[in-house]
Amino acid sequence: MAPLISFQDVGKVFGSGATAVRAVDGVTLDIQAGEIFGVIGYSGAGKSTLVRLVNALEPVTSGRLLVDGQDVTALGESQLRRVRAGIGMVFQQFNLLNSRTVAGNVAYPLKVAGWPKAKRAARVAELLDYVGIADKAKAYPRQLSGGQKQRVGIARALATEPRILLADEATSALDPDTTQDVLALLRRVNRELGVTVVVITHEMDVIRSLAHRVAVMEDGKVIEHGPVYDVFAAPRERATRRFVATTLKDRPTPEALERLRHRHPGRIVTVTIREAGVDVTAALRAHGVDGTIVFGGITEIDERPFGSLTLELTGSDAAIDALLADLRSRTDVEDLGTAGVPA
Ligand SMILES: Nc1ncnc2c1ncn2[C@@H]1O[C@H](COP(=O)(O)OP(=O)(O)OP(=O)(O)O)[C@@H](O)[C@H]1O
Repeated sequence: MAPLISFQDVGKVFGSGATAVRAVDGVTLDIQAGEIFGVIGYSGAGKSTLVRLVNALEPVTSGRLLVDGQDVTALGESQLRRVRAGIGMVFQQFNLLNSRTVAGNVAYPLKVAGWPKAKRAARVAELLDYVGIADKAKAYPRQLSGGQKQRVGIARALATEPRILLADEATSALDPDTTQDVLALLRRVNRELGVTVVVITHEMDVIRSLAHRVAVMEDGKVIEHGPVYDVFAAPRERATRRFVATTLKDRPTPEALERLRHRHPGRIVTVTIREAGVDVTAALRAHGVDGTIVFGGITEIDERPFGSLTLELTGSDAAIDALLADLRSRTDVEDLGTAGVPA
C-alpha cells in the first residue's frame, strides 16, 4: 500500500550562508494510513519543522514530500488549501480563540470551509460530544482546564474530517493524569475514526503509550526508526537509549548499582523480559542457583510486555555461568559482576 505521507530525502534550511540552519536534513520516511507515528527528539532536533512541512506551512528546501500521493512541494496555493483541509493540527498551547466560545472555536474551521450554519451546529454538537465536553459548549477558553482546552483543540482539528492529525507536543503542558486522558482520546480518534496520527514529543512515555512506530530525530536527521516495541527492545543509537531509559526506569543507574553491590555481595545480573517470556524461576531451579530480585520493572509498550529484572545470584561460579549461558540462549542478559569484581 502506498504510504499516506512520504518524505523522500527532504531537507529544510532556514536562512543562508554562514547563519543557515539545517532544521531538517535528508529525511526519508514513510507514514502509513491508519497508524500512529511518533517523532521524538530533544529541543531543536527539527521535529516541529518536519511536521510543518507536511501541511506546507513551510516549503521544503530540497527533496520530495508526498501527502496522499500528491507532491506538496510542487503544488500551487489553491491545491495546497485542499491538501491542508485533509490535515488537522493540535498544538501544545492549544491556540484557541479566546473571544469565542468552545462551540465557536470548533465551528471556526467549518465556517472557513463554507459549511451552512445549520450543518455547522450539528457537526459541532457531535464533535463536542465525541471529545467529552458537550456541557462546555457555551464556555470560553479561559474558563477551561488545560485538558478541556486540548479536547476543544482536538474537536476543532477533527471538524472537517481530516485523514491526518498532526499533534505537536499536544500533552506537554498537561499534568500526568490529564495527559493520559488526552492520549486515550487520540487513540480513540485513530481507532474509531481511522485518522492517521503523527505525534511530536520529547517524552518517551508518550511514544510508549500511544505510537505504533517511532522516528528518533537528532540535528535534523532521523537517526533511528521502526516499530515502537523494536526500538525500545533494541535501541541502536545513544540518544535512543537515553530516551528509552527515561521511560522504562527498569535498570539501576550507576549510583543505584553501587548501592545494590554494597547491599548484595552476590553476582548481579539484569535479565530482559520480552513478550515471549522467560521462566527465570525454572532456570534458577534447574541450575541450582539462588536468585533474589533486587531491581526491575516490566511495563507495556504498544500493549505488549517489556522490561527487565535485576537479580542477585548466589551459587557456585560454574552453576551461575551455566545458568547465564542458558538464559542468554533465550533473552538478553547483562552481567554486572559483584562488588568485589564489578563487570
Ligand atoms: N522560522 C525559523 N527560522 C530560523 N530557524 C528556525 C525556524 N524554525 C526553526 N528553526 C531552527 O531549526 C531548528 C529545528 O527547530 P524545530 O523547532 O523544528 O525543533 P524541535 O525539535 O521542534 O524543537 P522544540 O521541541 O524546541 O520545538 C532549530 O535550530 C531552530 O532554531
